[in-house]
Amino acid sequence: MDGYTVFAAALGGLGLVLALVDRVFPANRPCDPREPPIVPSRIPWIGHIIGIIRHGARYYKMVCADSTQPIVTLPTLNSRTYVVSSPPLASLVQRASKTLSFNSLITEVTRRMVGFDEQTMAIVTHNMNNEDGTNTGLMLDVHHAMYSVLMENPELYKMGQSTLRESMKFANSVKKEGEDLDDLFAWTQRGLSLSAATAIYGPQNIFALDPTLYDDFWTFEGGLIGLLVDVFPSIFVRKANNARKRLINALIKYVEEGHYKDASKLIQNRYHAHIGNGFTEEAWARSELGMLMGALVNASVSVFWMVINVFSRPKLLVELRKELEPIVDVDGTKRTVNIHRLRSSCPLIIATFRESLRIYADIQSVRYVTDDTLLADKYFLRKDTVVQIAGGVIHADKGVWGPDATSFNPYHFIESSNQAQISGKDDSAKESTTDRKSRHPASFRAFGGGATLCPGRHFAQIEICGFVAVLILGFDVTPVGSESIKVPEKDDYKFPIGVSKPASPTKVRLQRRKGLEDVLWACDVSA
Ligand code: HEM
Repeated sequence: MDGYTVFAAALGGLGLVLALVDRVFPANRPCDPREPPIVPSRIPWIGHIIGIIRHGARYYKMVCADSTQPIVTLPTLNSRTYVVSSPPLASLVQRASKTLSFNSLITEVTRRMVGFDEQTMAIVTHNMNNEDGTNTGLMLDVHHAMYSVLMENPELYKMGQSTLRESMKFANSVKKEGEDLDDLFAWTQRGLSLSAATAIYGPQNIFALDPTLYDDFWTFEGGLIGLLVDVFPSIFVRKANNARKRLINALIKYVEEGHYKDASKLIQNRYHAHIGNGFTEEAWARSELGMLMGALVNASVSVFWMVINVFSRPKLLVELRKELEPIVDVDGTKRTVNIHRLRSSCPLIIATFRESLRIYADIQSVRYVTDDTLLADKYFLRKDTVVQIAGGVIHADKGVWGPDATSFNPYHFIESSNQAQISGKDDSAKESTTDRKSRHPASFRAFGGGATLCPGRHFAQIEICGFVAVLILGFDVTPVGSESIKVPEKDDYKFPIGVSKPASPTKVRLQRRKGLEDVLWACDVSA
């Protein structure tokens, strides 16, 4: 699987986008009786497409709510999309990667997103599903190049150290007298995404060379669906289209001037894998726009949800401080959080990280059916259709997570034996939860699963938990203009393309904790 298309991996509703535009699906054929039960739409052919445009990520919950089936069929135009809402079946979809292909969809999405020419597309699609059995080709090479850095190893820790060094500069720059923030989301998003950009792309990354590209990046991301639909983008999604042009030009300049030589091993590996397979430097520069999206967007949105959910729950905050204090080394005014100890001996912060993703990452895993497939010896999936695992539906399933499935409760991710040791559960955690041990491993969908399970998950955990740990230990976040911090609604009325953003801004006061005003915060990721 190709890493440069990573962002699009999280594109929920992708099948519906492609059906909406001009993907050439075969003419309609009669239903096979073994196909999953059909959920009819009020408006034939386009009803489900209208539904997803109108209701966004919520639409999948709406269509699955009335069904007791683990998989259903949504007829769309002249094709259909199958929607899976049960963990055991999700796991079977992941395993059937020979005929349920991620690459077949993603290559088309990437072409639209970054504007690859025909020659580049020929390299991308060559042996993309390992058709000739030789395990060669761009997709596989890039996959290996990325996984070798992003799995648990010294290169990952080096990159983690570098991103936390940057985000610590950001945290340490908070004024001693405190700061009023108009929007906590904008603050955390900037802190995390620019830190990761420097860690991954080096000190001469495009945002460092031209800070105006930061706004371009989010304008482009916000208009992505319109760009993928690709109907007169210069008219209908003008701002996003112009932002994309500026980003691509900057990436081309970044490559031409050789700044990638000062980047992380991840980017060095990607360079060699692409150029080695015949990419021009310009084509590689374009592909990095997809990588930037994958590496920055979901992580820098998720961090906000973790911060706001912790600071709006006083008891949870106290428990987390108690858990984290023993892993801080004090040296004069310098305090250093040990990230390896955080990961190995602080279950509550790791559980809070995962719970933030469970609640806010309504991510769809999307696969193209390259050949007729019988799932679980029962459900027939027709060639040239799309199957999606509805992450948001599974994450909200009471049968999987317990009666408080839709509430934020980190104890969903803590073994019941550990729960006894961690006292002071928040009110939100009082209801019983299902036993974690008996939960199906495919129930947590935020990082996808199977062959394309997100390789950036360890990096994301390090950069997010490290940054949030320092905020918890060293800062107070208090409400401005209200008595308590309100967690905003997630904006899941939008087309689901990753972790949901907040629907409204959150004004807060950010202040160093009493007695810790002069502390210089750091994180240590060395093994
Ligand atoms: C909270 C943050 C993140 C979330 C929620 C997330 C989520 C995902 C999801 C859902 C997929 C697709 C899985 C599938 O469809 O089967 C994916 C793939 C991928 N992610 Fe992440 N991701 C995050 C952070 C990152 C970061 C920080 C990086 C890189 C540094 C990264 C690199 C990748 C890559 C390379 C793939 C493609 C895998 C492949 O092609 O085999 N991700 N991610």
